[in-house]
Amino acid sequence: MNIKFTKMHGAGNDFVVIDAINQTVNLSAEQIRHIADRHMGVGCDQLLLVERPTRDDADFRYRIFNADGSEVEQCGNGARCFVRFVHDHSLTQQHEIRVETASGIIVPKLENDGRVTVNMGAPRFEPVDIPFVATERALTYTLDVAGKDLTICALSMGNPHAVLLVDDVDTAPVTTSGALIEIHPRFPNRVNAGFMQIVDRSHIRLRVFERGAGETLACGTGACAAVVAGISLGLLDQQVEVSTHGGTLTISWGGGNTPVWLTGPTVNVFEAEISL
Ligand SMILES: N[C@H](CCC[C@H](N)C(=O)O)C(=O)O
Repeated sequence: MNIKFTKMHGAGNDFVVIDAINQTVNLSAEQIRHIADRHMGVGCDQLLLVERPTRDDADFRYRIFNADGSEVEQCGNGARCFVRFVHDHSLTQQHEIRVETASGIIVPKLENDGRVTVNMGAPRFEPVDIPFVATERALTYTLDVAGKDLTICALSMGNPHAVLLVDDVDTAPVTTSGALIEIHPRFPNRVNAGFMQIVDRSHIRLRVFERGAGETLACGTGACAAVVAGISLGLLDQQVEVSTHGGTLTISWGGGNTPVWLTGPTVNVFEAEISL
């Protein structure tokens, strides 16, 4: 089976994007892991499938698979690359697109300056929605990680996030504690672990150990979750610049049940075919 794909990235979070409308694509988890492998395959953090919608209120459906082959509910940087992809491949002329994802409809918009802004929907805090094991909803939780009590915020952007405050992301235990938090038993579906350094009320630095992919250069939903956590803790204003190792994302949230807005860059790296 030969599959055409486009390699893209959004602030260094990289994707293999596949048009599954104009080509028949049936990939096993093992084949996805092979494609994502940075030595034996193409290499990516996530693989995105662009499909026809299954609901009348959507223009497209996009499915998201982590490098470990797991299918997930949401991907913020992927949503931006998705919009660039469907425009570049003439799959639509619309600038505002309703996209069906496993966690509901998101509405990305291609701006005139080429950047993409995505309405990522409202954050969810109820433990059952994250999902997270807790007796009740709280602003922060104590998580026992390898015998140390860590304070986290827990929320869902459609996918689960744990957010920790650190003094300096450069020295934060992202790869050690992040890996343990990802598989912590209180997160039955695993979790993305974000390490946030507050620079000032409109600027944070962020590193994310992503569920199913390890540390990435940027995480769109992770940036949304970190800013929502920071605003909820009274530490951030409504619009925040998020500095990641891969670039800068802009997040805004009005609080409560209002949507989180994500804006950032997208880059086409190359087009190719892979034989499976
Ligand atoms: N690793 C995430 C999916 C990709 C999210 C990230 N790449 C983004 O830009 O939001 C998860 O398992 O929920």
